[in-house]
Amino acid sequence: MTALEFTPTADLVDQIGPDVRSCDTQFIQFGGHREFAGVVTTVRCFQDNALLKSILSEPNPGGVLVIDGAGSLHTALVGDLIAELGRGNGWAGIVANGAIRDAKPIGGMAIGVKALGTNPRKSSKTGDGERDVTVELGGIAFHPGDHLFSDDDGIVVVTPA
Ligand SMILES: O=C([O-])CC(=O)C(=O)O
Repeated sequence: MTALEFTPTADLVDQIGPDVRSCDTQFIQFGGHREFAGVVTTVRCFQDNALLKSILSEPNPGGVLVIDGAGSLHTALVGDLIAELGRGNGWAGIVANGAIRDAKPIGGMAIGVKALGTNPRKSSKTGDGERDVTVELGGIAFHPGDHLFSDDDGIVVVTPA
């Protein structure tokens, strides 16, 4: 898969108009890449990160993993090892509706990482969760295969024609 070309989210809003899918959640930028775009893979998990780790272990050049962690800030879903695993497998970004840890090294990595916050507490590793499901965050749906654009202004999602 060739990487999706980044377009600023404000430009997408101007092009698409009032029906644009712009995420209201105020994610924090943690990754070294503050601008990224890619094809969405989804996972839903709660305070458990074995499933998302296995997904980021798969090569997926230009992919973006959207993690619905139900907004929990109790445990970190992603740390520097998992973020580096994703970067090494070509993923363009990770968006976590939950917490991360190892924020400092992640800030130096060539990957986009957005999350709600941080907690050094580890997640469990049972593998519980679901992948390739539609997740709803910040008032919009994220479907597997959608195109996601992320920058300092927000996140815009487009379903390709
Ligand atoms: O293993 C974990 O739970 C997360 C972590 O610390 C890492 O990715 O470095």
